[in-house]
Amino acid sequence: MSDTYAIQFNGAGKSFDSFRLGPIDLRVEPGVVVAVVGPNGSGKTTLFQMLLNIVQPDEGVIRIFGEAYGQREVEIKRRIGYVPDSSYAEEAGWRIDELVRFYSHWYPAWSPETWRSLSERFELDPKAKVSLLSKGMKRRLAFSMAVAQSPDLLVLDEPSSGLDPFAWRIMLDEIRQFMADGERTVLIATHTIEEVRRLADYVAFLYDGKLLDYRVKDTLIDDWKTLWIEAAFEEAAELPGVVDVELGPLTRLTSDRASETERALEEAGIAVAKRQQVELDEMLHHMIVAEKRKQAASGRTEGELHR
Ligand SMILES: Nc1ncnc2c1ncn2[C@@H]1O[C@H](COP(=O)(O)OP(=O)(O)OP(=O)(O)O)[C@@H](O)[C@H]1O
Repeated sequence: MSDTYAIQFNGAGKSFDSFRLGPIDLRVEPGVVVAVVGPNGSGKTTLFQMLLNIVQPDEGVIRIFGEAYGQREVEIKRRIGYVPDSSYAEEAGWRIDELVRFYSHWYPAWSPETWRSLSERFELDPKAKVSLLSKGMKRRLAFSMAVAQSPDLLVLDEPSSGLDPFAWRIMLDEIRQFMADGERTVLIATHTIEEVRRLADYVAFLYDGKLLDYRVKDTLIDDWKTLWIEAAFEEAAELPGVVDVELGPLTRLTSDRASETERALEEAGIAVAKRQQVELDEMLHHMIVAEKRKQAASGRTEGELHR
């Protein structure tokens, strides 16, 4: 057994009536920020809930810091700071200071200094009633409490949803500070591409319960390129890496293996007039299109087999 990884999903999956997540295979080393991106309903929250053992996988194994849940659930959970996608139970009319007193009791590594600093930065009034806080203030509170736990792993499910731009900047800054000691790990589900760009070391693309890709962000940015060529090159779609072609006065190619595409163009004697980075949301769009095609093709194949 290895505790090299902060997180290991080994073939982990969960089926609901009309949705199946997985099987997911994913290994996350400590000291990195992983952004999990995917459209609504792709399974991000379910993935995180499996990680927290709120939802139990019906296949495969999940290890956190090398350990599987079981007898050690409390010890493992003490090392995880979790900001769920919706606000947690608003404990019977409690004020923030009462909630914090109760909550901090469960976390031996709770840092009063971190809590003080974060609650000040986020302007959380200790006497305010939790149930009366606005959506954004509840997100500020949930985030601050998760970080004040001093966890080794921070799991953030769309933490910026409802945050104003000012609070959003503070959150990004706090995540960077949290990462500063080099050993801590962050998993963040987000629809905000700017967050991925600014924070992530790795990107996990999720669609329809499947992990489509998991890669170092900088590699993705190097691999994916939009290229413009001056020829109306009908066969461009056949070139290695090309996922999309738009013919026009300049032909526009999108490639997920840009260097291979460029090599093939060079061999065909076609010059590249312009290159541009592909945005992460566009990458996801192309991955989804490819996955849908694959699913349609395998549906056809199964249909043919059953005929
Ligand atoms: N307890 C459950 N019972 C049945 N279906 C469920 C349950 N929990 C989640 N699902 C289904 O799993 C699918 C994935 O939901 P999930 O909340 O994980 O997606 P998501 O990627 O987090 O979406 P969003 O971006 O909208 O937050 C949905 O179709 C949802 O209805």
